[in-house]
Amino acid sequence: WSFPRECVTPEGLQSGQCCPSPTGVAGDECGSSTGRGQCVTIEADSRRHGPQYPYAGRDDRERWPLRFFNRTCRCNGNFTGYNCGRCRHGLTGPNCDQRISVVRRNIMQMSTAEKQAFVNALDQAKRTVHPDLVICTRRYQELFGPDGNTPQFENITIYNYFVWSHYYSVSKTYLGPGQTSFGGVDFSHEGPGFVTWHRFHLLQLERDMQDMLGNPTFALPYWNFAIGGSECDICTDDLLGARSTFDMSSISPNSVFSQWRVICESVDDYDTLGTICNSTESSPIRRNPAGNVARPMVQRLPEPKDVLDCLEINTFDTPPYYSTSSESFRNTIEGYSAPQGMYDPVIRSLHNLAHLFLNGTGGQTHLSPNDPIFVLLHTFTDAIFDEWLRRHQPGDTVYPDENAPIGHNRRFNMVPFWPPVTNAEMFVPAPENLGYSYEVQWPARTFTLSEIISVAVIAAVLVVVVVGIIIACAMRSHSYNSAEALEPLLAETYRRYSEEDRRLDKSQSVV
Ligand SMILES: O=C(O)c1cc2cc(O)c(O)cc2[nH]1
Repeated sequence: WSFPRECVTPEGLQSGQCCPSPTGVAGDECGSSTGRGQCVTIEADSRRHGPQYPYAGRDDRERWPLRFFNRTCRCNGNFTGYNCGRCRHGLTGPNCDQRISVVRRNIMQMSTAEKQAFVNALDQAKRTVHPDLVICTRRYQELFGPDGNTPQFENITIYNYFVWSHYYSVSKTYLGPGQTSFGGVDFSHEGPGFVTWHRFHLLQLERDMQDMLGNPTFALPYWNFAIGGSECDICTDDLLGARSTFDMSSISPNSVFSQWRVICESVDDYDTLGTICNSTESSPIRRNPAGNVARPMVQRLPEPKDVLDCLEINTFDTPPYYSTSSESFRNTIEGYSAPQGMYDPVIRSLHNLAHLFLNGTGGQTHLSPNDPIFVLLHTFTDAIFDEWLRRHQPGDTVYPDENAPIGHNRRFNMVPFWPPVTNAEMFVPAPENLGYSYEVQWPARTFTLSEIISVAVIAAVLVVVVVGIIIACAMRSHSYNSAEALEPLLAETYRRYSEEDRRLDKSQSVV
């Protein structure tokens, strides 16, 4: 877990309060003297969660973040941050009242200079210590260190914090020495919180990078991974790194990302010793797009039509709000269902398929953000989520209040973010509420050959029917007109014959 540096002193931790001042002035906690915010009691979700996690009190992440702190800053109006010292996303200026535009664009459509600037910014984030947050490297039980008075915290860089927070949210529950850690828990996947958790995760990286660059309009780009085929189009040296010619699973030495080293690799140690990933870097990134020969199904990227199909699913999520949900938009975009919504345990689609396609660091949940493709893969996933919100305009009640897996209920504070933020706060259209938008062209529906043939046959039948009706009408109208034209003649003939008949009748009666 990660908290502001100011709060992790022995006294701060013992008080349970983390309400720093943005000015550093004593008595100005949360900037209360200037109306920025105030220190309040934290509300944590206590509604029932799903049956997947059968324990209570065994995991520091339950009822986040109450194991560590019970008071935090609540910011007013346009202010935000752990001490209310920042502006909400999309706003800037001393009073946070100037609108700015944060537009996330397709990385393939950026200029050479823009691509280079983005790669440089990521590399800077990998090397820049996070200005505010520190990570804890021990569970709460061992938090105060061997002497009982040395909180076990470390500095971490901005990008590694992004990796670490994902690892912490997916890590297993440690049950004690000699016991197998419990893996049926995931605070950011396999539940409705998948879309909201990853949305905040990106937003935090984007804000940290904006601050690092001194540019409040900096926007993370996206990778449209729904292009089908088996080619990773962003795996080039001007973008996320080409394949090395020396090793199929490595990044080319011409890319700066070949120099990156991953964190959180010692997952067996964490699970058996009850330790937590720290900021120590180890191996290079591994990546072998489309190279998983054992699983041909993950050798191709999702198709454009898969995005269209999943956007048409009406229901946000369906019981049991898990990776087994059917006809659920969330489970479909996450990739445990067919793109049309049907749950099938062997299928991997959309987001999951894009991860598995990378076949390496980016395909393993505890490590995946170490590969910077993660950022671009998730901005596109978030763009689809935002488009679904725009098209379906779901009400407040659509996101489940209870019975979702632990961490995924509507009012749960997402683990391990600080200050606390609920899933509900991220379940809103981004442009109006979160200060960013996507520049994206959604694919238009195209038809398969069999659909084209069916439509052509139906159209031909319709044409024949319509032409037949027209001909029949024309013939009927023609014969009707002919009869009308003959009518005066017929009438005259009838009149003459009738008079003749009457005369004959008369003469016969005289005889
Ligand atoms: O096996 C999957 O479906 C799978 C792998 C993987 C990796 C990752 O980082 C994710 O965030 C999800 C995911 N799903």
